[in-house]
Amino acid sequence: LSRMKACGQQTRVMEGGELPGVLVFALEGPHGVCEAHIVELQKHFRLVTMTEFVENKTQFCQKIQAIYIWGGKPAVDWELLQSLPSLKIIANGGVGLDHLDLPLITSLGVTVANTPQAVSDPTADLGMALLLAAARRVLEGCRLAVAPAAEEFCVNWMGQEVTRATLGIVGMGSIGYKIARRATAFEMKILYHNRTRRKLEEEAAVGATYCERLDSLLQQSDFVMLAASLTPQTRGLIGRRELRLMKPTAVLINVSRGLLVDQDALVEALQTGVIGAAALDVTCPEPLPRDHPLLTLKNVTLTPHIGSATHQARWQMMRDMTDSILAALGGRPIPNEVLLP
Ligand SMILES: O=CC(=O)O
Repeated sequence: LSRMKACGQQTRVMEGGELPGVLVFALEGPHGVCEAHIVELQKHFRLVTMTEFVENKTQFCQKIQAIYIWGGKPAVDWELLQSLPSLKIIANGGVGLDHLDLPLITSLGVTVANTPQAVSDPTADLGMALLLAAARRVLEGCRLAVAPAAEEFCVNWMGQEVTRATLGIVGMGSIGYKIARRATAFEMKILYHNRTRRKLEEEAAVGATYCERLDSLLQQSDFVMLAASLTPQTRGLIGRRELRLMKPTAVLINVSRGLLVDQDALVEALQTGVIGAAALDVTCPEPLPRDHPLLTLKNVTLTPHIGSATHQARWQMMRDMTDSILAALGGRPIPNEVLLP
C-alpha cells in the first residue's frame, strides 16, 4: 500500500467521492485478519461484512464492487453473484481456486484474482516440515520426550533418512518447484510428474527428472509430495491402486487439497502397511470428524491447512488482494488476474 500511495494510486481510486463498497467475508472468517489490515482497507473501501450484507441486502447490493474471500468460504454461488450487479472483482486469498466456478464468474464479466506469490514459499516450507516430521517421527518422539516411557525408548525406534532419499513431486507448479529447490539442500533425488514438462533449464537447476507416468514416480519414490491443484483431472488421483504402487516404507505428503486422495483407501493403506506414513496439511473434510481414524493412527502427521499461515504471507496476501481490487476498480491491469485456460 505504501508503494501505491507513493504513485498516487490511492488518490485516483478515492476521487469519486463515495468509497466503493467491498463485501468482506474474511474479516468474519475463521482465518481472521488483523486490525491493521482492516484499517488499511478502510482507507480505500467502505467495508461491508457478510453479516451486515445479509441484514441489509437492499442497502448494499447495488454498491458492492468487490469481494474478498478467504479460506474458500462462504461459497460464491449463483445466488450471491446475481444479487451483486455492480460486482467487478473477486479477490481470493490463496492460490487454489477449486471453490470458485470460474466459467460462471467470468461469464458475468467479473474478474478473479488470487495471491500465488504470497503463498508458495510458506507452503513449500510446510511441505518440507511435514516430510521431515513424518520421516523422523517427530510427533511420536515429542510425545515420548514429554511423557517418557522407558520401554518405548528401544533401539528399534527409528525413522527414515531424508538425505539422498528419492522425492516424487506430483504437481510441479510454483509450490512444487520451490519444494524441489529446498530438497536439493538435502541432496534428494527428485522426480516429478506434471501436466506439462518444465523447461530443461528449470529441471537442471534442481536436478529433477520428469516422469511422464505417475505410476513410475510412485514406484520409485521414498516420499511422494502432492502439490497439484485440485481439478477434475486430479480429483482422486491417489487411490487404492496408486497407493499399492508405492513402497511399503513410502511417506505420502499432501499440501494441496484433501480431495486429491481417496481418503478411505489411504486409511486402509496406513493401517495395513501398504505405505509407511502420511503427513497431511489437507483432508476432506476439514477439520476431520473427531472419531476419524486418521486422528488416531501413529503413522499420521496432521496439520490444519496452514500452508500460508505465516505473519509474512498473510500480510502479503491481503496486500496483493487489495492491490488487485484497487487496480480493477481503477481500470488498470490487475496484478494477479486469473485467466481461464
Ligand atoms: O489452500 C491454500 C491456497 O489455496 O492457497
